Amino acid sequence: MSFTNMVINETVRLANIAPGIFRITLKDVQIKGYTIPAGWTFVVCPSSVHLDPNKYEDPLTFNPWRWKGEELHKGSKKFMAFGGGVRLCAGADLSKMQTAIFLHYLLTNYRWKVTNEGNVTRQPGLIFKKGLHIEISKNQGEKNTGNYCLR
Ligand code: HEM
Repeated sequence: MSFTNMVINETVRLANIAPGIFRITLKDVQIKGYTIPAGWTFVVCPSSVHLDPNKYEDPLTFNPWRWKGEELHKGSKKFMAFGGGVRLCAGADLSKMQTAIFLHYLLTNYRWKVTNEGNVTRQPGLIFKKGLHIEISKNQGEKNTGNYCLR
């Protein structure tokens, strides 16, 4: 299932449901010429990291292959869709498993097409101002061709 996990990581890199991660500084922190005093609450914005062209080549392109050979199950300074460290999302493995099961059934049993893309914006999370309309139909007796096999 390594390719499926690459697809899932790429999906949450581009379309993260958590626009901010909160932390409190335990001591003064110097960063890029600024000081965050001890005891302050601050917000880390994962999308500013996930869409940084210095960290991801062509960051707006959906490219699961960029994860080949990368760590897929821990947070890092360049990937924090599920947070990181001791507060790493407690549901990360569960949500990845649910997503993999959903993708498996969607790809092997259904076909779909986007009928109205609406108005997609980032604020910084992904917002579909007019929704996203998708027409889904069940495979009409087609056998699984293998084109959508999950690996
Ligand atoms: C795609 C789905 C999900 C995403 C992107 C996500 C993302 C996150 C993020 C960014 C955090 C903050 C981590 C940090 O502060 O470093 C978090 C925390 C947490 N998440 Fe999730 N989450 C997801 C699904 C779930 C699910 C399904 C559950 C439970 C069944 C869950 C339970 C939790 C809990 C309990 C925490 C708090 C962990 C702590 O503070 O120690 N999450 N999640």
